[in-house]
Amino acid sequence: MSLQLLSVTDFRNFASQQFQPAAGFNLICGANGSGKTSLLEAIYFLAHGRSFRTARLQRMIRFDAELSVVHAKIMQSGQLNVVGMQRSKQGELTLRLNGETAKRLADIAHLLPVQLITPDSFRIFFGGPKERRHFFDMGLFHVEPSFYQHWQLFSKANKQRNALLKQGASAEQFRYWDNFFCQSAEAITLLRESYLQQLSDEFQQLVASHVLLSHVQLQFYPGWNQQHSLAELLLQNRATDAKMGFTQAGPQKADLRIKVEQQPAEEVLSRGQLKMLLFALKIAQSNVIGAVASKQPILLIDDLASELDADSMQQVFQLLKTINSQVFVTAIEPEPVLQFMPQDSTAVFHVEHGTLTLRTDDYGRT
Ligand SMILES: Nc1ncnc2c1ncn2[C@@H]1O[C@H](COP(=O)(O)OP(=O)(O)OP(=O)(O)O)[C@@H](O)[C@H]1O
Repeated sequence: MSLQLLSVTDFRNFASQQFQPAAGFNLICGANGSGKTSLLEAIYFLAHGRSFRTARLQRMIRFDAELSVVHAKIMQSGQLNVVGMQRSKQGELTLRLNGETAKRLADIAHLLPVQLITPDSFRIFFGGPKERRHFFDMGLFHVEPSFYQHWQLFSKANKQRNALLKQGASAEQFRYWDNFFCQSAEAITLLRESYLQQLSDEFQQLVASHVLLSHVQLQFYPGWNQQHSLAELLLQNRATDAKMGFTQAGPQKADLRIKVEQQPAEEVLSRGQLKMLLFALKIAQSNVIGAVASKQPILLIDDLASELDADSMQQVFQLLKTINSQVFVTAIEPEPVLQFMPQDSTAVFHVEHGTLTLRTDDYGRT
């Protein structure tokens, strides 16, 4: 799966830009503030209808412009799809899919799996369980079509139950929503268990020959102690849940514990080693999505070189070369990164003040 053409209008410092990325590796170079991250942000926006940098989408709209538009031609399983996403200053979001208005973000997200690695991605180690749930649920969303519906049902039940906890309700009302909550929670947990087993197997295989990463274990915590049934726990915890105003047990509390010799990885590994681990996790996830859902996610990697020495960078590219993904990498200068990139499948672009040009003096396009 790859973006064949990307067009960006009034997005951050890009006025109007079209470019044809290579199907393999794309190195986007330029000085600070030139627009490298904005280009990755535009691809991410197209895939998710939101930004990874801000919750206020109007920030993406170019100063003095009324709306931002991102368009792309996507080749997936031999079929060409044209997708578009537009955001106005008034907050209106318009989605287009093959010439028609699309209603749900999920319709476009399904077409365009994107995995992002930025300096902020370290939150997967240092942030709370929510960061890790986002990570594995993204994979699940792509490999298990029913996950999205179960998740929507569960979210409704969780919201209703939390409202009952705050306002007080009859045992009958609790019984109804607890039952709903438990059914969708069990379905989500089964899907997560099965997906995380696949992810863990793929990860172990990927890092089997790596001296350090081969000692990393991924342990799934479903969100409650499974020695008890969830229904029992909801009943037992009702008074304390009511005091806190939310439900303490359930898949909304699930986590992926990342350990090295039974210790939390973030307390044992160096920043560079954690970055290697981050790449291995994302690549393992790409491989599972590619194998199960027959669509290889696009990888967006902002500032790849930061925190990695030459040896680690080489190891990262060894991993990246094993997958069949379209990859976008940003760097200030091309040289430190380009030497590790595959010569026959890399295109180098230069950004300056929101204008992108293909550099023909570096590796050309194949
Ligand atoms: N809404 C906007 N309209 C116009 N320009 C903007 C807008 N938002 C941000 N900018 C500018 O766009 C430029 C691009 O920023 P971006 O973060 O993409 O740069 P970068 O090349 O990734 O830089 P760095 O190497 O420092 O991370 C910056 O100069 C920023 O000030």
